[in-house]
Amino acid sequence: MSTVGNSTNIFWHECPVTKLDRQKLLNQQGCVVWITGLSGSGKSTLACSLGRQLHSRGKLSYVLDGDNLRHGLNKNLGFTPEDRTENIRRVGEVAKLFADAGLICIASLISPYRKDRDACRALLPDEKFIEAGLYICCFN
Ligand SMILES: Nc1ncnc2c1ncn2[C@@H]1O[C@H](COP(=O)(O)OS(=O)(=O)O)[C@@H](OP(=O)(O)O)[C@H]1O
Ligand SMILES: Nc1ncnc2c1ncn2[C@@H]1O[C@H](COP(=O)(O)OP(=O)(O)O)[C@@H](O)[C@H]1O
Repeated sequence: MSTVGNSTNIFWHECPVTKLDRQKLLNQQGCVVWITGLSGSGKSTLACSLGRQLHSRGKLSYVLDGDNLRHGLNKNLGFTPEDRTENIRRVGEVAKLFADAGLICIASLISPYRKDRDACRALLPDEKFIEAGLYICCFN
C-alpha cells in the first residue's frame, strides 16, 4: 500500500546530475529488456548471453534474475499469484531505477501474468521497455 498519498512530508528530490549527464558519461541510453517464459525455457541462459555480448561491445548492463532476487530482495515472497505479482512489481521498480541510471537492465523472470508485465511496461516509455517471450519449454 502506498504511504505517499497520506503523508504531507514525502517529497520528490531532484538531483543536480541528470539522466542525460549519466547517458553522456556512459555513452548509452538506459532501457529494460524483459525476458519472460516458463521455468527451464532458457531465460537465464539468454539473459547472461545478452549481458556478455553487450559487455564485449562496451555497453554497461545488469541482469536481474528471478532466481537470484529470491535470495535477497524478494526472499519473503512465495509463488501464490499475489506474491508473484509483488515479485514482478518490485523487479519492475528496480529495473526502472537501473534504466534511469543509464544501464541496459536485463530482467529474467517467469512473470506469467500479462497484467504484471504491462504494469512494468507502464513504468517506462514504450521504446525503453523491450519484452522477449520464450514460449518453448523443452530443455529440462
Ligand atoms: N511453484 C514454484 N515452486 C517452487 N519454485 C518455483 C516455483 N515457480 C518457480 N520456481 C523457482 O523460482 C525461480 C524464480 O521464479 P520467478 O521469480 O522468476 O517467478 S515469478 O516471475 O514470480 O512467477 C524459478 O526460476 P527459473 O526456473 O529460472 O524460472 C524456479 O527455480
Ligand atoms: N538455446 C538452448 N539450447 C539448449 N539448451 C539450452 C538453451 N538455453 C538454455 N538451455 C539449457 O536449458 C536449461 C534451462 O535453462 P535456464 O536458462 O536455466 O532456464 P530458465 O532460466 O528459464 O529456468 C539449462 O540446462 C540450460 O543449459
